[in-house]
Amino acid sequence: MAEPLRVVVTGAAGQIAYSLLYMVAKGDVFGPEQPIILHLLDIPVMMGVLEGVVMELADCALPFLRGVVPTDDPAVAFKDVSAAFLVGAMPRREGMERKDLLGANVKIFKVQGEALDKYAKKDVKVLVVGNPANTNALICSRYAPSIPRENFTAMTRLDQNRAQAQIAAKVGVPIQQVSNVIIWGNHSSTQFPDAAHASVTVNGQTLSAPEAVKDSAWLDTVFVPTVQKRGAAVIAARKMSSAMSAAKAASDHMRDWFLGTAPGRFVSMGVLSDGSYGAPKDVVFSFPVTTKNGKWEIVQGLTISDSARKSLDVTGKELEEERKEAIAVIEA
Ligand SMILES: NC(=O)c1ccc[n+]([C@@H]2O[C@H](COP(=O)([O-])OP(=O)(O)OC[C@H]3O[C@@H](n4cnc5c(N)ncnc54)[C@H](O)[C@@H]3O)[C@@H](O)[C@H]2O)c1
Ligand SMILES: O=C(O)C[C@H](O)C(=O)O
Repeated sequence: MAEPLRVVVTGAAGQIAYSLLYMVAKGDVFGPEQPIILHLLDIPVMMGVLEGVVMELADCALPFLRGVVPTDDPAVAFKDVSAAFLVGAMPRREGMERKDLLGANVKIFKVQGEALDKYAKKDVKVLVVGNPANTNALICSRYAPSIPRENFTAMTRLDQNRAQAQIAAKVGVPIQQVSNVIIWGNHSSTQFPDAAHASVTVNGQTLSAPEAVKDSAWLDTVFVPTVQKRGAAVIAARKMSSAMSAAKAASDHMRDWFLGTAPGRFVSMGVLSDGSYGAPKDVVFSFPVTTKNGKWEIVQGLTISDSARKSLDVTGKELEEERKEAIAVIEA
């Protein structure tokens, strides 16, 4: 029997965590037979709500959930954790861009970087979900110098899942028949959802996504903006930001990082940029990656068209601006 894995979820009393905790506790992320001890962090005023979440986790009667540690103390929450879902942060409301949250949220990720540095395992894998996710992940990594910087990632898997779903619906195939759609750059409306390297299996035959879709105007004028603005569309409809789909994406991201990507498949993750594909260095940029033995690697050698180049530059520039703003907020 494997040793229990300690996993922290921050914002544990919030709406994403409400779906995510069940997925993690029932084995969707680390494997169905991996015992888990969940550390649940939220702020002091939410401790009553968190008590209810703890009761519900017990009432789920999950065989591999071996312990639950609810707390408002980062020292307890981050102690000896091997995986960290950093969800706790303010969500945007209608009419806001995600970067409008920088002022409110970035300081949380400085404090949590420091706590990870002090208390977590040195090989902890960190997924930042709280927005603006890419820049929060960058700041978090900067305040955890004893943990390798490649262990800090930001979530663009929700955008990838949205993109895959749009293409599957357009072609009329089940979702698993669409692979290798890429999200480049920032988890913001400047992101570039790219179907050029994606494949779709139709009636047993694997085609490139543009061949399967057979409508390049749809790809440029419907697919790209729909994915870029999907978060805002959900907020407009629900009056709250996406939660069930965000939790599923967080679970997909961490599972693929821990357990590896399937042969021939890649996924999108916000990772520390090494300048691949002309992206700016030292920002957390979403790239296509493969994962193996708990490590990600950027997929190299993909052709970038002139129009894709322009899109990559726009989203890279936004990340450089966010980095500047985040540093100013922290140093103020
Ligand atoms: N990257 C993505 O794809 C993606 C998708 C959806 C939502 N998000 C973001 O995730 C974040 C959480 O969304 P939600 O809908 O769960 O929000 P929510 O308001 O329902 O829950 C957030 C929780 O975080 C807690 N919190 C606040 N500060 C904290 C701190 N310092 N430490 C621990 N907990 C803290 C709050 O008390 C609350 O319980 C938001 O920033 C949202 O924009 C990102
Ligand atoms: O759009 C938001 O603010 C929430 C989240 O980042 C999303 O993409 O749904």
